[in-house]
Amino acid sequence: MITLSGVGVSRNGRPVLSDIDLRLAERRIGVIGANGSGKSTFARLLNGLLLPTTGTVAVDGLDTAKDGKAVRRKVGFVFQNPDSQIVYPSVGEDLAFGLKGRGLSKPEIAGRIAEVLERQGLAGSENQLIHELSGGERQLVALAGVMVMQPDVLVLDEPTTLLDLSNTRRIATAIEAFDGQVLMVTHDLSLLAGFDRVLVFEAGRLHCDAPPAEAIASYLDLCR
Ligand SMILES: Nc1ncnc2c1ncn2[C@@H]1O[C@H](COP(=O)(O)OP(=O)(O)OP(=O)(O)O)[C@@H](O)[C@H]1O
Repeated sequence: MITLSGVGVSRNGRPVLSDIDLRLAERRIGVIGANGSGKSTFARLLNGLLLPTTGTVAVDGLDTAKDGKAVRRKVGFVFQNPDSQIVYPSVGEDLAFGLKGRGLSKPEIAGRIAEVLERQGLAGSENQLIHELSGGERQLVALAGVMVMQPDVLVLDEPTTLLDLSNTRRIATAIEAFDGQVLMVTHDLSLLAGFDRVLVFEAGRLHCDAPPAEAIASYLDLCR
């Protein structure tokens, strides 16, 4: 359960998110809204990448401002641009990076990596060099790098923006297969089919909080 209480965020003295009070417990939650409406700011609050200017954000009772490390163990974050989070030259090295700090043995690390890669249609690609992968494959590796850490919650900020239809489908399938909670910022409304709840942001405020069909209708109304 993620709880936001009286949350506001100011940047350079200007409010970019205001008056957010939410309890987020559903398995699949979408976040939509116009450019600059505050979606990425909201997403970054959820794992403590960004701290609120006012109010509190808590994940299973852990305050992101006080227990940032514990929160980031629970909440994995996937950036829009995979190059923001891939650090090592090969797929296997990159996926092993976070696991090495968890005290796992080498065989355990190799096992977990193989399992995640297989699930994402990248079986056996441990030695593949990242710079030889397509943008879509890099995005899948970035997602695998977060999933291999087995977070309880996956926050994704426009994970398919750079991708063609086929890679978008691969990402959507990988996300569907994830057991935990998913919060996804997206401009691709088709990805929200089957979601439990969708939040619509408008000018830094929560404009609508409803099931997908109602939320999308309210967003389309805003765009008229
Ligand atoms: N680092 C920053 N410093 C100052 N202002 C920022 C910063 N990051 C975001 N903002 C401002 O906060 C507002 C909300 O930005 P945010 O990135 O959350 O919007 P968004 O809904 O994710 O937009 P998009 O759909 O274009 O990604 C914008 O007006 C933006 O200019």
